[in-house]
Amino acid sequence: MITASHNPPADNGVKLIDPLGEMLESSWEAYGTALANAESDQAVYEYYTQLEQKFNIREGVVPQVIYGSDTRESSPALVQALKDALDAVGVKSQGFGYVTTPQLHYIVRCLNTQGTDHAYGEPTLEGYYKKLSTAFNQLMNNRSNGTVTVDCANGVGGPALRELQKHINNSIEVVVTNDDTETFSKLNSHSGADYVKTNQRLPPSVSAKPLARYASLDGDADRIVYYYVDKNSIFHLLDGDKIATLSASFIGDLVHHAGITDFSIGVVQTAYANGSSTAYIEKQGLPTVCTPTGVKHLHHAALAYDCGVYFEANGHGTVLFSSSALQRIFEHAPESPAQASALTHLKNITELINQTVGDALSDLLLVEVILAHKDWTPDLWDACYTDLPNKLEKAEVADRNMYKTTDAERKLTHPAGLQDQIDALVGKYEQARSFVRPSGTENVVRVYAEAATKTEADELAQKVKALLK
Ligand SMILES: CC(=O)N[C@H]1[C@@H](OP(=O)(O)O)O[C@H](CO)[C@@H](O)[C@@H]1O
Ligand SMILES: [Mg+2]
Repeated sequence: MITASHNPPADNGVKLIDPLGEMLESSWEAYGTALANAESDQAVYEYYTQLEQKFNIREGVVPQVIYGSDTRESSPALVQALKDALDAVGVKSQGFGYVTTPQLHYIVRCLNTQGTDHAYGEPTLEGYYKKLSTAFNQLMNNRSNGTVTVDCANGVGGPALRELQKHINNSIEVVVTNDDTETFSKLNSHSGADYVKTNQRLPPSVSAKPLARYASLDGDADRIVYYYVDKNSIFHLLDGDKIATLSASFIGDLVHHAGITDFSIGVVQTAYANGSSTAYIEKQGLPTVCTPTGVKHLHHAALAYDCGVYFEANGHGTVLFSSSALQRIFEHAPESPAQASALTHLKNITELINQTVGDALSDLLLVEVILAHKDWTPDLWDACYTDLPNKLEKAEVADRNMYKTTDAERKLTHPAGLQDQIDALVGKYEQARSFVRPSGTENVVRVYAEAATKTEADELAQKVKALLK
């Protein structure tokens, strides 16, 4: 997948997808890095040949690669370069044009499960829209829930959402905004999930009506956040943590009402999850796990449950059902009409959710279904718990590799002594938490702080940041 997600229009990059449609197995990242950094065509050839030998790649086996891209100006040229490379090494390939990242994950899984007893779906974009919309339409049967306005960050999510719209029934009205993919400079600019989450405010192009629902996708539509303004025009963010808690409690209720017992549901978060969300989940009697930042860690931890719900606070996430859980759900015999109805909903939920990777479009439909079933306006959803005020900062440092963490990145082991200084600062505030970790994607160190009031959270973040100097 040729994309640079939520990053500026001039950037580009690649996301590699594993055969089962999941993220690339981490051990392979090093090979990709080495190939990308090879200094000459000859060096690429030599390293490639070494890898062929290392993995004992048999001659005569024709591998297959599928690819697509987001809407960046540089994407067509990169796609052509990729196509040339695939042709050069004799790989069978197929391009899917402009796609969201999760659509390509979906198609990969479909291709590699075709004809098995866990076939995921039809390996086409049409198959993707059909799978999601069929489940959605059944879940929304006889329900309606007004309007949701979706800011598409002027990325590939816009055309994809317009296509999805054609397949879903009229139970909700989806207003598509920021979907100009022709003006390249508009991508992710003053719009999108990252803008809304980072700035904790509306995109300037949106004038929000009180208590109406709004959502923002990122540039490759694998992230979503919701938000609304209350009666006093105050902005409220409904982030990945809120989506995780909403989904976990809804699925938990369906499992219970369907009469399925001994079914484990767990919620996987990172250190950036708001402390109130973790407390809320634990109060519901559900286990929570904290993993290092990055979806691959969350995805892996979520596999430990019958149903693993994982979201990063910034809106990356999905829900996984283990294959034995799916089997139990689909073989379960309901004992009453009420159980039968909950079971049908649960089956449709497993189809609605893109289980390969976090998918903004699938997550959008999931949230819409849950709010419609609960008959909740966004303020009622928001009222489940109140976020602790927080601040995320980044600091430029000479060498971010000096910063080493432990305890799912919540504590520093190096530079020596720094964690004690952070702890001493945190101790001066109420309900406070703060941690420092090196970014895995940018050449910076991130500082997160949470406290009882916004002023204190901001002040704590500044003081911790000052320690880094
Ligand atoms: C605090 C934060 O939002 N970090 C992001 C960011 O990772 P860093 O390692 O923090 O740069 O990019 C990742 C990839 O998009 C995303 O998974 C993660 O949540
Ligand atoms: Mg993205």
